[in-house]
Amino acid sequence: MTDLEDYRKELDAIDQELVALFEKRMHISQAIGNYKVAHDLPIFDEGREQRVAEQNLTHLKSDEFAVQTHHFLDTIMDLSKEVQKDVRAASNDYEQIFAIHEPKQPAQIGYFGETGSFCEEAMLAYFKEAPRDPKNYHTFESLFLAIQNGEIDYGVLPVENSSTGAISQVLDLLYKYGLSIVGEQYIKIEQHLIGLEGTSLDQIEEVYSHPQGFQQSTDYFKYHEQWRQIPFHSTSDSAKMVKDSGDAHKGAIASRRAAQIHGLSILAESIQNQSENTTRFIIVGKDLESNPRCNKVSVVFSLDNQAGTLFKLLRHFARYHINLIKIESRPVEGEKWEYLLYLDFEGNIADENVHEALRFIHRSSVYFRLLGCYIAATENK
Ligand SMILES: O=C(O)C(=O)C[C@]1(C(=O)O)C=C[C@@H](O)C=C1
Repeated sequence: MTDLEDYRKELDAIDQELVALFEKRMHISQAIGNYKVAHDLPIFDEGREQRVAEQNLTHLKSDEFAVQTHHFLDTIMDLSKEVQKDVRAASNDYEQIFAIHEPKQPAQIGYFGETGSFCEEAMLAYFKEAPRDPKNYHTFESLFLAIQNGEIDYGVLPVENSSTGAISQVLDLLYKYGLSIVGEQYIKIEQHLIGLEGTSLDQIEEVYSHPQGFQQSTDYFKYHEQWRQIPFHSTSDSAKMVKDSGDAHKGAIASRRAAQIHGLSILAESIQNQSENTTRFIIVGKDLESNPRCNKVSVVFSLDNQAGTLFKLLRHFARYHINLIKIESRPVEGEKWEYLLYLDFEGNIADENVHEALRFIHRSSVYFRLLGCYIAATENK
């Protein structure tokens, strides 16, 4: 027998013991996983992992393989966490995530803002037939509450603007109320400074608008810093308020349509920073709706607060050839430095690769929810 064969025999015997011990360790780790799910504890315990490494390094006869031993223990604990994630995933009813509902017809629609709002425009553009007696709401949250209570079936809200980015309150409310995205619509946004008929710019002392109206028009306001900027419910509510006040010192940032509807004049035209200023609106409903024509998926999830977790997860989008459209992060309420990740990507939940990727995200996340699978809007729709 050669020396090599002797060595290999020795290794075989050691591996046999290692595998038996590894299997035993994984069973215990699985039991810990069940305990953690039952007691709502996080899988990753940094302090415990440090102690495991420290105490085991003291068992070494010399420092020669200290680095490798550390790596070995880390790898074992990574595998142990994988098993615990499977335990956690199995505890959630995975199939429930994909429960699809039929669209509601005829539906009661609601939108954010006063009549003349951009949301009303988005609603009229999205629904093929103009909805009958739509209801309007003056805060994002009151619209979410109305959907939750069944007062309306669908609500139209802004979620992202091309110059100011995500409208984070809407993302937070999607998580808070557990509602679903059933569709989306782009609307080109032109903001105007409007006031009472016959008013001139030098009479203006204060301007009302939704915070988005101000944020999208910061360049214009650089030259009018003496004007008080007063945040109000929506751009269209601001227009109505200016009209109702009858006060020539008040102006509003709103659309041309809002000016016409509320009988106001345009004092300064197209004051938004970006000429191509566009907002993406979402149609929110109570349940998940999807059909084979849907080609965009939105999810929200949170990860264990551990180095490399996000990378390990996003890597799978490349592996499954899924085109990521957008990623947005928001702090978790009440949890310091913990984040929820909102992800949009191309595909349909019935596609094999999307299904696999979602299964993986679900398994790797502490919290996971499929927000919607819907038809991606085109900007010139
Ligand atoms: O002790 C725990 O809490 C475990 O879940 C076990 C274990 C391990 O494999 O040793 C796994 C994950 C934790 O991050 C810490 C340690």
